Amino acid sequence: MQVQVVDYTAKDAPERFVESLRNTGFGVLINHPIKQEMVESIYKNWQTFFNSEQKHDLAFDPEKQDGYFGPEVSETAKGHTKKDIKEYYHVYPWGRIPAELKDEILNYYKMASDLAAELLDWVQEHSPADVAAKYSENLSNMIKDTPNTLLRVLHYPPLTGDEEPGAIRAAAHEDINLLTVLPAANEPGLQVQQQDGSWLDVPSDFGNLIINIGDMLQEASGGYFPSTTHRVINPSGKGSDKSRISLPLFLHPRSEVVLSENYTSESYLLERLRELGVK
Ligand SMILES: O=C(O)CCC(=O)C(=O)O
Ligand SMILES: [Fe+2]
Repeated sequence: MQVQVVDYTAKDAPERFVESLRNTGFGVLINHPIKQEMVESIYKNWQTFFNSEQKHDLAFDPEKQDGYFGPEVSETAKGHTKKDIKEYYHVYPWGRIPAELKDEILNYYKMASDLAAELLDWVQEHSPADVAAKYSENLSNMIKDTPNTLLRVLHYPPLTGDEEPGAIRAAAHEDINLLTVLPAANEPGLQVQQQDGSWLDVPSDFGNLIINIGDMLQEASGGYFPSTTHRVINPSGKGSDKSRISLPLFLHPRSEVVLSENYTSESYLLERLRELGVK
């Protein structure tokens, strides 16, 4: 298993990228249009937010799911019993966003969503005919004007030594959505599971853009594109006193989009959120 690092500007980029998604559930882009200075500035500004008490005034809305999720409510991955060691903020353009962070984060949201639409066109174009025949509409159309795409700003705090035994920053899980766009975080730790069960570091050089398949695209493609299990492990040694910030954009279709005979986008999401215990 090899997660390919693909030059976005190369002629054969779409083909190589989609091949990596098909084989591993993951693909990594370099020379992509998301500016690294912007990502770094977001990491810096949201670190300040997570260090402040202001976050508690923006506690998440259980119905709408926007706002701040503290460590005590953060997710327990499907099939696990221990909560992840993380806190995070859910950004939706229609949701509450701290005023001083709003322009920058919404600008990022738009750029990353536009890039994701292009990448979904790559996936569409390189899906075999029998797989493409299963899509109820073009993949990029599924996310057009969607209010459901979620930008999660994640903060994994420095380790204190008081963590619950066995708890890790993000326990093994699959993403629920269609596709995830994730700039490499400011610290290592992201790993993907291979077919034999062993774990492989995702190439996470600063500036890399990591893309992975979520369960909804696995469902819509009849299993052709795998939603691969991944996790974020705890740092050891020097890294353990450092925060880690990451910024996954979870592409979610409009609620009424048909994924398969069994699910719409909305019914699929509801089922999964209930399993996670956040709905
Ligand atoms: O923090 C990361 O690098 C990945 C986070 C992740 O997999 C998730 O939030 O679904
Ligand atoms: Fe994930």
